[in-house]
Amino acid sequence: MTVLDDILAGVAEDRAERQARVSLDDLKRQADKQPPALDPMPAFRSDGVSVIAEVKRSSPSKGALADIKDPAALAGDYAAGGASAISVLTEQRRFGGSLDDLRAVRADVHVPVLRKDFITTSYELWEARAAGADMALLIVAALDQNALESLIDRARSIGLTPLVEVHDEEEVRRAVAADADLIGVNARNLKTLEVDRQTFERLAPQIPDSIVKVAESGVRGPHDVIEYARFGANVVLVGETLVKGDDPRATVADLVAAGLHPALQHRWQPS
Ligand SMILES: O=P(O)(O)OC[C@@H](O)[C@@H](O)c1c[nH]c2ccccc12
Repeated sequence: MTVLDDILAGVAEDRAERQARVSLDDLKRQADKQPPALDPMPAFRSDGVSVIAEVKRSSPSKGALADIKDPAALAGDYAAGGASAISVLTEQRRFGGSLDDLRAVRADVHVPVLRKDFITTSYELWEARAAGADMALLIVAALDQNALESLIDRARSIGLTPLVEVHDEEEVRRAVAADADLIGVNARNLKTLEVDRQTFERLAPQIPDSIVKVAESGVRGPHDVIEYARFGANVVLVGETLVKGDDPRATVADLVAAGLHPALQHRWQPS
């Protein structure tokens, strides 16, 4: 059993509990009351490297990362530093997150918000939209091809932008076949939890030019943003470095500035 299998088993139990409390119809009613979802793609396609800054309390590989008392205030600092979107971990058991964190962040920031979880059902997409999310993560390794394709369609039909996560060649092929237009390459293999920053460099050339590329995990500072950008990243997704630093706003600003570095000026942008 891989770490991913183990996480998915816990996520399914927690979901069953919520499903017993909140019906799909209730979620749909809540989602209907939300303002329309924000579209992150224009910012992701603009010049420079966009930063998705993550609210992350703990992780299976590192344990507790930060005691985040006020996730909305942290997200506000990220946005003030120039983050194009905020990722909120909502998985409870391993990452210490919740939909309450997402709702709190949504209420306070005006940039797109990503629900970062191990989504395998349309119920969870409705939950995301009902909580005010604009984007949802879909992890290829957690889904068979039919489920991946139908969740991408469902996400779009309810206004969510799906970020499709891959970590090897076969998953890139599946994401492209499923018509993803926003692909995240996770440097951390969710089956082993090992980080390999070269994963992005290896996989990026296999992703068609029209697709927006997100480099996920392992960004320690501006240097890594420049490295990822050189290999074609349009967006970086950063968690640990931001929650552990003491000035999240300045740290985000430094990463955003690195993404506008003159050496990256002639980089191709997806159309
Ligand atoms: O903390 P890091 O190394 O900056 O990584 C952030 C993000 O990429 C990571 O949290 C992540 C990427 N994909 C995921 C899927 C599920 C949970 C977490 C993740």
